[in-house]
Amino acid sequence: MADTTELKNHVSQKRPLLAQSLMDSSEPEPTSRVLVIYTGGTIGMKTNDNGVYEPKEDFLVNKLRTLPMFHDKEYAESHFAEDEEDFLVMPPKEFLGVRSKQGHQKGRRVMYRIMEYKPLLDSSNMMMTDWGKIASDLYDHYDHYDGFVVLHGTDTMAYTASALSFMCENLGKTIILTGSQIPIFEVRSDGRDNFLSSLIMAGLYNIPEVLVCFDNKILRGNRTIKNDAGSFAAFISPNLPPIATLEIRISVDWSAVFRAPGTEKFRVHTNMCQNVGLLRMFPGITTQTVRGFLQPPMQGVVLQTYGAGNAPDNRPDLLNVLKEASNIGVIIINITQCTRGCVMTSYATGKALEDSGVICGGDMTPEAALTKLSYVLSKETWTLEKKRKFVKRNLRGEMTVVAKENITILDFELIETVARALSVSSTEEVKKLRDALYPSLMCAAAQTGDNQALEKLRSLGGNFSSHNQDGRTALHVACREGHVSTVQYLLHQGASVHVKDCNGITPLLDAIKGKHMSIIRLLMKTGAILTLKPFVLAMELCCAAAMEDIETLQAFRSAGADLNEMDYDKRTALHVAVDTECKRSVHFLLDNGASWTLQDIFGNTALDCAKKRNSREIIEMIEKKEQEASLNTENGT
Ligand SMILES: NC(=O)C[C@H](N)C(=O)O
Repeated sequence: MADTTELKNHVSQKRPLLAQSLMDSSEPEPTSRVLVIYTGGTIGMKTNDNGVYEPKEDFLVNKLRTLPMFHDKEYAESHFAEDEEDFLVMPPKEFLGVRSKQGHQKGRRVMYRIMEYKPLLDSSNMMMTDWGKIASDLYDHYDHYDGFVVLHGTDTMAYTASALSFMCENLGKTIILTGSQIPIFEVRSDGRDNFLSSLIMAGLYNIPEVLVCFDNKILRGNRTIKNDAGSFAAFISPNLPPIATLEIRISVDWSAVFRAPGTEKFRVHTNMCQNVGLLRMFPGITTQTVRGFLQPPMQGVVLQTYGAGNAPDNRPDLLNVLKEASNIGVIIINITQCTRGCVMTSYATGKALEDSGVICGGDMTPEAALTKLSYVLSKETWTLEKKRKFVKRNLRGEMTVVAKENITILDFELIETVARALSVSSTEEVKKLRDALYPSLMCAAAQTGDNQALEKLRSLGGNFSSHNQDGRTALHVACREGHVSTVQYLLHQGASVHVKDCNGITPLLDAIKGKHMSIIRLLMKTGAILTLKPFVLAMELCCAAAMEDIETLQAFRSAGADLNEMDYDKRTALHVAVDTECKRSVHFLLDNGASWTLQDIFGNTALDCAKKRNSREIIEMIEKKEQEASLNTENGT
């Protein structure tokens, strides 16, 4: 064993060395490793002797090594270890143009290795087995790389991206598919930007999804469609905004990023079911065509219908064929032929399909619907029921989850948790969920007069005009509960005093019911008006008069109510107050302009009623008012 002097020497020699190595600027900077799986496509093609584009072996990687924007030769020579020789390295961060404020892994060099497939394929030649090969390679190299880029032809890129999104289970790293419309080494090419952007995103950002990078946008792969054969903006994502945009700044919509729930490890599912198909409806499609299409071994069909998911409901022949197929276990998904929008069952023609066992595919693209079917159907251990259930479910952010409007929740902190639990995966969905939850949350906050909570909800995008399932807004509730400062706050934020709930109740009526005078005044000042029908108002007044509820009479009065309003029998509150001998009501009504001369349908005035009842005190009160009135007339006041 070493003696103490030896140990001391060892420590004194080692310590400064260790400290030095941590601080030495000549040490390699941290790196991100990206694996580029090069499958083919225009991006790496060359014109052949016949003057047409063709992929060429080893052409891409050798050429890239000569381009400084793709490979920092000097750095590679001085820094790469022996086993890193086949890597390329991007220029230092100062030259990458990454200016986003957050989210990326700062200061990393992006190293990448290109794994070239043999043969390289035009993507039109790809098969489902090629998706399996890509998925397997992703799995095999998953632990050794930070991110992945798949160079791919554009023609079937949306299919591959959709398929990979399902095949990659519990994905935790970025996978980006890209390609180009013009080969990367032509003078004009979209390939350089697309590839460089993909390397940067895959190397520096953790967006654990299968994405497509094209034309300075990062789109969720299973939402994409190749939409333009000739444009650099070849892909669209019609039902979901880009996850990220690469402009002067790189902006990532982090709230839209889909994250696999759970704690399971990454794995891939490679044996996709090939017995699937796309069937596009057209007017006059024959039953034989549909029947033929649905014949075994067909296991799953994506039915592209009209508009919001409609097919003829006057064709029992057709519907029967679909029903028969569904009954024997063929899974049929209904998606729209429209590029944008989703399938709903708001038309009888759409409902008829649903009744035939066809599953609503929401806003899935044809590519996503087809590959989802292929994925789900290949799960051999799943029952048919489970497969149908999973087809309906949002598995990888491929469809928009519409939150049910009547969700209620009491805890403000739960919104994000709920969003996660529902696999909410896009800004659109989060907005929908928020719209469903916020009104209830705002009403709950208003109930307790919690202005801070209201302000928090507002800052998170809450809209004070939104109402809960009973049509009630935060203002209704605050008015009913009598929280003056909350009402003030809400009015200040533009909450409407005119909105009516499902029962036609306005915030003003709520304040009257709650007998909150200062709130009534505040609402009146803001332009609120009493919206009750005259006879309904009269009945309210009569009731209050009969119950000697002076506060309610006062509240109505402050809200501008005419105290002489008549009910069905043309009776006023004063008639009722007299007949019920509620002296305080009579007093209040007389003091506030109630007329003792109005006749009901029986020809009686309030004074007549008092005389009939021989209510002396009341007669006196009325007569006193009569005298005051005649004096005032004489004095001209
Ligand atoms: N732009 C392209 O990549 C088109 C090519 N035909 C392909 O899909 O491989």
